[in-house]
Amino acid sequence: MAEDYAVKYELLHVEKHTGARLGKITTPHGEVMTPMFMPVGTQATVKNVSTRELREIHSQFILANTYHLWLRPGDELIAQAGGLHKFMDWDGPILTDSGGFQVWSLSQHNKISEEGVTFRNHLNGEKMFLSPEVAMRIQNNLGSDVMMQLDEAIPYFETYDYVKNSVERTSRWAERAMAAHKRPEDQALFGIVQGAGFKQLRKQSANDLVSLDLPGYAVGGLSVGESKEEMNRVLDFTVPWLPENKPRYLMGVAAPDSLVDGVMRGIDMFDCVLPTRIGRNGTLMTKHGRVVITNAKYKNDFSPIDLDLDDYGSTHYTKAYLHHLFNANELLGQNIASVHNLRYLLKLMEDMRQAIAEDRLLDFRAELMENYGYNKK
Ligand SMILES: CNc1nc2c(CCc3ccc(C(F)(F)F)cc3)c3[nH]c(N)nc(=O)c3cc2[nH]1
Repeated sequence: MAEDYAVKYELLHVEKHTGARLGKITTPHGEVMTPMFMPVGTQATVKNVSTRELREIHSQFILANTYHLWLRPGDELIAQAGGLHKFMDWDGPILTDSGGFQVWSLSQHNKISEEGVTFRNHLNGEKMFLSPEVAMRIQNNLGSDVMMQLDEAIPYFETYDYVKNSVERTSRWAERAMAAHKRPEDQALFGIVQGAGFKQLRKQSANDLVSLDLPGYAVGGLSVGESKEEMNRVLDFTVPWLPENKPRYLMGVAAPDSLVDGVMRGIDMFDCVLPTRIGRNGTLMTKHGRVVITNAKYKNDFSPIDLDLDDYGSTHYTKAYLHHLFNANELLGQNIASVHNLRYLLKLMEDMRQAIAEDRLLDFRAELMENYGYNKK
C-alpha cells in the first residue's frame, strides 16, 4: 500500500531515554530529515524572506495556505502558473493546510454544517463555501506535496458532547477528502487528530483516522491557548496511538521548549509563524533567549548580531546596525531579523537531530532550558 503514496517515512533511530526519533521523509520534491521545523509561508511567501535565502539557511519543508491562496490570487491562477512550486520558485517540499483553521480564526459569520463551512471572505465580504471536497480541489491545484484534510477547528474548552460530535465529523470529512483525492501518488493526504483535552475522544479520533491508512497524521486542536503542560498531557496519550512508521505533525507549535517537548513525545514535524512574526517586530531568538534589538542598549553595540549562528546577517551585520534599521523603519531590518530567527530554529532542529542520534536529548533539553532562560524564576 505504502509504495503508491507520495510521501514515505523511514524510522532511523529511537532515542534511548525518550520517545524522540530520527527519521527521513521522502517526497516528490526531495528527502527531509526529521524532526524538522517548517517555515510558514501563508501567501506563497515566507514573509520578508526570499526562497534563495530559505535555501541558504537549509529550509526543507515550507508551508502555504489553502484559505489565503484560494481567496488571493486564486488556486486556478496558481494552477495556470504550473503550481505553487513554480509560482514561488520553491523546489523543496510544500505542505498546505486545508483552510478550516484559518476560516475559524480569520473570518466572521462562519457557519458549520455536515456539508462544510460557509463564511465571508475577509477581503471583500463575499460569501464562500469550504467543504472537504473544495479543500482537496484547491490543494490539488496548488500541487503541494502534503495536503491536510479539512477538519473542524474547535475551541479548546468545549463540552465533551460538542467535541465528540466534532471529532466524528472530522473523521467523516477525512473519508470524503480521500474520496475526492485525485493524485495520491503525487500528493499525500494527512489526517488531523482532534479531541481537545479528552483522552477518549483523542483515542476515537486517532483510531478512526489510522484505520484509513493515510500516509501521515497531524495532532490538531493544540497550541490554541491551552497551557504547555496541558499540551504535553494530551501529547503523552495521543502520540502512542499513531503509527510508528508514519510522520507525525504537531500543528502550530512554536517556542523552542515546546519543540523539544514535542520531539521527546515522538513528534516529527512542526510549523510556526513565530520566527517571522516576532522577527518583524525586531525580536531575535538567540541561544541565550530573546533579544529585543530596538532596546536602546543596542544603539552603540557594534558586536555581530549573533555569533552562535551562521546565517549571513548574524555574522555580517552589527546589533547597532539592526537597531538603526528598526528605528528608521527600514524593511531590511525585518528581512535580517526574520532570516536570523528562521535559521535559529532550523539550526535548533539540526542540533536536536544530532542529540537524538547520540542518545543525549535530555542533556540537550537541560542545556536549552538553562541557556534560553526558561529556568529563570
Ligand atoms: C498556532 N496554533 C495552531 N495553528 C494551528 C493550525 C494551523 C497551522 C498552520 C498551517 C499552515 C499555515 C500556513 F499559513 F502556512 F498555511 C499556518 C498555520 C491548525 N490547522 C488545522 N487544519 N487544524 C488544527 O487543528 C490546527 C491547530 C493549530 N494550532
